[in-house]
Amino acid sequence: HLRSAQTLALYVIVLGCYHHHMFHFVGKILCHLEPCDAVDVDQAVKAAKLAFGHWSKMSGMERARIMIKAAHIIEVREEIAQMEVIDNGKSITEARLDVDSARLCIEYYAGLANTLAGQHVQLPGGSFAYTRREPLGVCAGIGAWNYPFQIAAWKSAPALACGNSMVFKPSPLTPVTAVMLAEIYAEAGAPESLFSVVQGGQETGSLLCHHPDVAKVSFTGSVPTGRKIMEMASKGVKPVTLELGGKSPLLIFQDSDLENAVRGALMANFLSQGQVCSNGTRVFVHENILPQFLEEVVKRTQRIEIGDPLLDNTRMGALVSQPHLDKVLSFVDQAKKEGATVLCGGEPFVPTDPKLRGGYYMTPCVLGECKDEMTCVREEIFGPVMSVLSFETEEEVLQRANDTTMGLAAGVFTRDVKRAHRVVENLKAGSCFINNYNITPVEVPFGGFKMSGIGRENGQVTIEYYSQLKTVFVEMGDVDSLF
Ligand SMILES: NC(=O)C1=CN([C@@H]2O[C@H](COP(=O)(O)OP(=O)(O)OC[C@H]3O[C@@H](n4cnc5c(N)ncnc54)[C@H](O)[C@@H]3O)[C@@H](O)[C@H]2O)C=CC1
Ligand SMILES: C[N+](C)(C)CCCC(=O)O
Repeated sequence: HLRSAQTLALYVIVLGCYHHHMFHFVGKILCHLEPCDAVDVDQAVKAAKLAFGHWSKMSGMERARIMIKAAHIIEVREEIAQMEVIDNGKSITEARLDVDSARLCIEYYAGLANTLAGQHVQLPGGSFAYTRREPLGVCAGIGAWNYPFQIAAWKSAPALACGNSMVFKPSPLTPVTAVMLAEIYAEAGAPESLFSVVQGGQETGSLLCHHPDVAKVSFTGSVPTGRKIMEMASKGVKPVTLELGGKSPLLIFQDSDLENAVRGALMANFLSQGQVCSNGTRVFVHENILPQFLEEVVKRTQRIEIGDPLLDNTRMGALVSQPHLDKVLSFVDQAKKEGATVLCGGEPFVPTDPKLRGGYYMTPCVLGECKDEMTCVREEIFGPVMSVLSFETEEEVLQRANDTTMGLAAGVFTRDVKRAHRVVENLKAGSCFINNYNITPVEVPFGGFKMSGIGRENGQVTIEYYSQLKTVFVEMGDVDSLF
């Protein structure tokens, strides 16, 4: 891990007061980081402003060329996935998929950078108007710890494609791989500080949001922090993109292909140790197929390989921190107290390998006999805990599925094509899946309804969230003055 040590040495200014950054899956300190203060943040934003000057004057074709180069570098750099595992605790198999999604996202927006254009509108008397799609300036990105590299790419790719620069603050729990992305953009030929990283927690984050030269804030994380980000941005009337939490429903009808429904439920709950915003944690199963569903889903959950996340066979690594593990386990205890049945898992897990003993592992959990008012059904647990509920009718399950303040994602399993589309039309969620769950191809928009967020990431529409329109009126005749 020499390379990452060098990376950190380059980007971290050590001033004396350390933040211990943990090596999550073995519970040891990985490195020491210094939170950036007002002077550091100002320096980063000023440098990004300078980079914006050059970058925004380049053509889309020129920007695309550099982005494609960055995508190619990502493709061959296995150490990004390894570092993500060490930093976050997720399995190497998943980390590779995350890095690949980052690569695809940069490739996709490189393609769109070539296509950015305005409109020409003919007006009376030979006059006309045209629109220009212009970048916003320096954008701030603030990331969560569950998809550190992927989030940095999902935010920077559309921002850079539009001609913006970005100062990115990763979560202090997973600060490393965003720095690798900064190195990669630089290596690909981006102007200096086009994408740079500031380290720190909420103080550093709020310095970024308040900085007068920051034109926009794109945030991924929890609802309470999202609300604060919006408040801070409102002081400068800055636009925000918010990708917040969820308590998403997954509806499994009697006529579904049970094998695929079970696979979908596992994908909806156990990726990244269950620490996924879009997870379908409220699994509503039609009462007639509930016993078969539970038998199969429990069998598969018990078979999930937990352990050293750097091994290819491992499917579940460590949670992000001891306090977070404790919080997830306390949700399981609370569920038991409220009358849910633990059908499997929900216990701390001690791997046999002695070197992993200090890591934050638990067995994935399926909760049966859940009721709508239970804490496990109402609150975002952000861990490997699936709550299973039973339902009778389509109308009833839709009403219960929508009875939440969140609306990030939702899924439906059924073989009835009319039912699938009717149900999706009535689900109040921004990202819906029919007969699958938790796939996020970068070509399609992703984001939430209600308190799950504002704006979208990925897809063509995101160009609109990282650019602004300028309208230019051109008079070809004389000024028809009223005075
Ligand atoms: N929806 C999602 O994707 C995520 C949801 N969560 C939920 O949030 C819980 C807490 O996790 P955290 O990492 O503490 O999430 P958080 O929402 O507090 O932090 C996310 C990012 O915002 C930054 N931040 C925090 N307070 C800030 C402020 N006042 N101004 C500017 N930036 C600020 C953090 O340093 C981090 O980079 C989790 O247990 C989970 O339930 C966490 C991460 C991702
Ligand atoms: C890739 N996926 C769908 C598992 C998660 C992406 C959203 C997130 O950042 O949690």
